[in-house]
Amino acid sequence: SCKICCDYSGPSCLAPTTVAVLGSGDFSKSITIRLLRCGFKVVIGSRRPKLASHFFPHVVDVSHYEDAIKKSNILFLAIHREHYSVLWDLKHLLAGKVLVDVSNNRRVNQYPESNAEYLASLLPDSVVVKGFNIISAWAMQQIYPKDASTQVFICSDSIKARQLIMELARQLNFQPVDMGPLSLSRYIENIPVQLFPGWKGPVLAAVALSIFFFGYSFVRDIIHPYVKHKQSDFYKIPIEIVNHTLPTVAITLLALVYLAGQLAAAHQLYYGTKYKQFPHWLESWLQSRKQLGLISFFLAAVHILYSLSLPLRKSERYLLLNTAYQQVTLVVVFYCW
Ligand SMILES: NC(=O)C1=CN([C@@H]2O[C@H](COP(=O)(O)OP(=O)(O)OC[C@H]3O[C@@H](n4cnc5c(N)ncnc54)[C@H](OP(=O)(O)O)[C@@H]3O)[C@@H](O)[C@H]2O)C=CC1
Ligand SMILES: [Cu+2]
Repeated sequence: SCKICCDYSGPSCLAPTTVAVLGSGDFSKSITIRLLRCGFKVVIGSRRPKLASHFFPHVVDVSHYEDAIKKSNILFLAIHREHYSVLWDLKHLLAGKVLVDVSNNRRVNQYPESNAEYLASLLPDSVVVKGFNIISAWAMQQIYPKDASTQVFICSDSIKARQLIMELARQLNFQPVDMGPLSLSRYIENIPVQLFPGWKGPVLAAVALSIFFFGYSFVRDIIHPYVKHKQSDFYKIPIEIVNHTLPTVAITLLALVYLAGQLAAAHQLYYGTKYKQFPHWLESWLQSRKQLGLISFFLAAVHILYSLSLPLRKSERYLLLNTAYQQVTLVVVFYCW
């Protein structure tokens, strides 16, 4: 049972509860709409309740922070970390309440400690729960959100509060994911700021392979004929050498995609079990197969474009004509003999 909101247990436990939201910005508006739709009563806390009340439906009670805090035991903090200090003055009112920290940062590891842990240190008598930060204000307003945007990661040092907020999330049609203690909030806060997670390794691999194969073609097709026959083929660099490099890198990356699976199979055969963990490097290699495959596909596509545009080049047309001409003369010479 959850003693925090009411005295009985069961799925309808939270139903008639009042939830307070501190702050009146975008996130506040969105979660208010979601809460109202799911049958909750909402109180908003604002520095200027008169002004803010225009932006909320009439059924919403918009008041000062102090009043909003008094009316509910579950509080969403829809304010930025930089302004958490305003809560310091309300410390006595917030004692024993469940505070849901939904904040995000602009960069990965922007502050030494996570926002939620900072909040917990600021208000040691309150129960801090991290969650809902990866849901955008826009997604919050959708009645039937797409699957990917329904997961909410929740963590807190209080198991009771964690379960309470997970139940609340379920009633708001989200899928709560229990992440354990508050120390994991750092990980949860980093999720929305990570642009293209998992691309660093594959991109580095592609760049390294490109440099290697470009260098190889350069030495083989440009430097070598120049040194040996004093033949200057430098015009080949922008198109032909690049067009040798592209497919070679593409097919090597594709090979890397399959090689990881083979190594994993060999590992399992060697140890005779699939329950032994792969070494760390193999684990991350296996996880980056999708990215490696996509880069490979991209390079192969560029290679096709290059190859198609190759005949447009003057030098290429000259070579083609020359070969045709040589074949004709060869044939003539052959028959005349
Ligand atoms: N917008 C989004 O899509 C998402 C936002 N979040 C998080 O939700 C939180 C709120 O974001 P969002 O609603 O977009 O932000 P906004 O800037 O729209 O709103 C912030 C609110 O904070 C309140 N506030 C309290 N103290 C201050 C102060 N000193 N200076 C300025 N404002 C203050 C204000 O409410 P008032 O004037 O009524 O006091 C203001 O409306 C952030 O931590 C953000 O990371 C998380 C996920 C998604
Ligand atoms: Cu090719």
